[in-house]
Amino acid sequence: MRILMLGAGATGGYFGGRLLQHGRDVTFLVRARRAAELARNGLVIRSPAGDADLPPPPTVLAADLQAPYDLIVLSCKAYGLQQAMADIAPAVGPQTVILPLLNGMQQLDLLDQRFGAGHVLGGLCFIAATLDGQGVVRHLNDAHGMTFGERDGSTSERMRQISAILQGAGFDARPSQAILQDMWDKWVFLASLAGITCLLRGSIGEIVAAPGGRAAVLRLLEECRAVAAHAGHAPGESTLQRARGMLTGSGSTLTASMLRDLQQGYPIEADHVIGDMLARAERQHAADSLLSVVYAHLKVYEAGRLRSPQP
Ligand SMILES: NC(=O)C1=CN([C@@H]2O[C@H](COP(=O)(O)OP(=O)(O)OC[C@H]3O[C@@H](n4cnc5c(N)ncnc54)[C@H](OP(=O)(O)O)[C@@H]3O)[C@@H](O)[C@H]2O)C=CC1
Ligand SMILES: CC(C)(CO)C(=O)C(=O)O
Repeated sequence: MRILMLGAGATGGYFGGRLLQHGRDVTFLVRARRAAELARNGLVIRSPAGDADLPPPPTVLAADLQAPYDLIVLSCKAYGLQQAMADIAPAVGPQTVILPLLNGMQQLDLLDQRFGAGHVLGGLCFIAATLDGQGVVRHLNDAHGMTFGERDGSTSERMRQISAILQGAGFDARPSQAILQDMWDKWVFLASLAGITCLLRGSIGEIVAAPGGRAAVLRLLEECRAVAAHAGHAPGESTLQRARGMLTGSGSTLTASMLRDLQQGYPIEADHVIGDMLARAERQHAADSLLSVVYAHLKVYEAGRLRSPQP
């Protein structure tokens, strides 16, 4: 199965690297700067699950894409999705399956509009990773899960084939028959985590140790839960319990990738992860929401970025 990994950043570099390490046929669709870096240094992963120093991996630039691939995994940020869709278009043939790993939900609508729903699986990943200034993929915790599935819950022949390729490649690959619910569950958790850690600029442990911190994160979780419930995807009680536990763990060093991006002055997925959740809450007439404060905070950050030099 020919796999095209769009992006060789934190998640794409990690999962694509593990797939390559386990003999899968992976090509990275990258831009010129990252292509040169990979050609020079190879693909380097530093991880508690085992370091990898891979030789220069196969890469392709968008302008050189010709033949279709069987599976295209999208690991760009949401603000890069329009460009990514334009770039992968020559690689999408009649049988091509697209697996987005982005946080949030809107990517599914955009991909459906562009390529047709029949091409698009649901997907998500659980990992804490970052790409450092030297182009090294740094895996920061011990989670490295990827969940994927047909959105109608079926176990299609293509799902069987994709599962066989993704499993046994050095990370936890989990086929799901409830991928939309899984994506909503993750979005509810992530929007709460990213929202509170960016707003209060600390880890979960630091936030719950501060006066009002615990109540604030639980309030945000409740706002996100209500949005999911209204969309017909209320998290189950055990999922909520787990989320509450992770979001209120005393001493927890947990943060979101959005906070890491914000602290480095990078662009963030404010509209996709928080703005979209808030828009849905407002359509339900939710008033005085903490989500609106989080969103305003992130938009102030984005406006400030535009005024000062970009990293
Ligand atoms: N990092 C994490 O811990 C986690 C991230 N996520 C989610 O996964 C998604 C990806 O995040 P992450 O991996 O951190 O992002 P990164 O910014 O680390 O990586 C994205 C990569 O995609 C590349 N890219 C984007 N568009 C294109 C394009 N058109 N052509 C070629 N390359 C492209 C970028 O390259 P360039 O440098 O050239 O722009 C960049 O290297 C996000 O939605 C994020 O929320 C989910 C779970 C955890
Ligand atoms: C939920 C979490 C923390 C881990 O995958 C994440 O998605 C992120 O940091 O963006």
